[in-house]
Amino acid sequence: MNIRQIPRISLRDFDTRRCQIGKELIEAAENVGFFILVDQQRPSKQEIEEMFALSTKYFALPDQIKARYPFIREQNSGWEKNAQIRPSTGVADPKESLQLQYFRRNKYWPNDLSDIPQFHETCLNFMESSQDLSMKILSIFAVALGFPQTFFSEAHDLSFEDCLSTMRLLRYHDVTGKVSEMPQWRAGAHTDFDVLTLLFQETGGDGLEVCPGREAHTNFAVGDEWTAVPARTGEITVNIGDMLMAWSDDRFKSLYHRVKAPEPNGNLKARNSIAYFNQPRPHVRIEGPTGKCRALTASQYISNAMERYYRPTKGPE
Ligand SMILES: O=C(O)CCC(=O)C(=O)O
Ligand SMILES: [Fe+2]
Repeated sequence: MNIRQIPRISLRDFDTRRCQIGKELIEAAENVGFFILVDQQRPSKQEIEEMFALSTKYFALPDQIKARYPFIREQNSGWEKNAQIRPSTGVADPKESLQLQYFRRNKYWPNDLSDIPQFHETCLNFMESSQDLSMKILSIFAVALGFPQTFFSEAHDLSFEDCLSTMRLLRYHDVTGKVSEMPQWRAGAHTDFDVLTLLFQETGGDGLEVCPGREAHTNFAVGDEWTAVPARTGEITVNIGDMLMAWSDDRFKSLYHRVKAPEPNGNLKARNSIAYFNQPRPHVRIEGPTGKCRALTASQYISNAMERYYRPTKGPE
């Protein structure tokens, strides 16, 4: 078992401690690719708890209601159940998820849920808080890469009608009495194809594992040793995505990660998580300072990734 630790970074007094926090973030991005943030102002623990409570209510709705906004691959938006087949496993993750893009908030969000009238406002506020935190982190990474401090916040400006940043609510099924029939992974191993992911987990929902040691922007994990990332409500697990790995010419690492199914004597109840995927505006060129990785626009990058991640392909021998 790889003993590489996932760094924990406190964001307390961000403005006055910016320099120290920046060092810790850059070291974590370069050497690990995953880190856990604590003591952030936004989204607060209370906001996170409220968002999880709302997500639980949403997934408790009958499937026919959720199916009014089905997942559309070309838009990377909507609700799916048992439909995301990971290339690494070739089987669908036993879960359901809802993807919400900020700019489609009045076009393709379930805003008509009479049992949860606060749905729209709570999701919107949560996305704005997640955006605020993401831009703080990305402003530090921009300077480290030799770009202006506002480089990534301009590329991910939510006020434009085409910014592709997406929130994903996830619910992995309750497996009580069914562990032996279920796949080994709640989410098969994958890297995220975005720039930066904020992942919110809930205490009791362990299972997330990462595979440190990925040294180049390639298709499959180099090593096969996995480190558990504990689930704690209020903390934020952050990972570098493939686009930032390319944008940094492989300096910042986008790691393979997966969610393990519970052991028969573990917590068999449903597991909730929430991801905020930072994805730039479509025309933005992903091109690193040294030109090591082939330049692509965000829209080309995402459509290639959607092809790869939403149909099974053959993994490494
Ligand atoms: O549910 C989790 O903890 C991880 C989800 C994830 O990695 C993803 O949706 O990309
Ligand atoms: Fe992921």
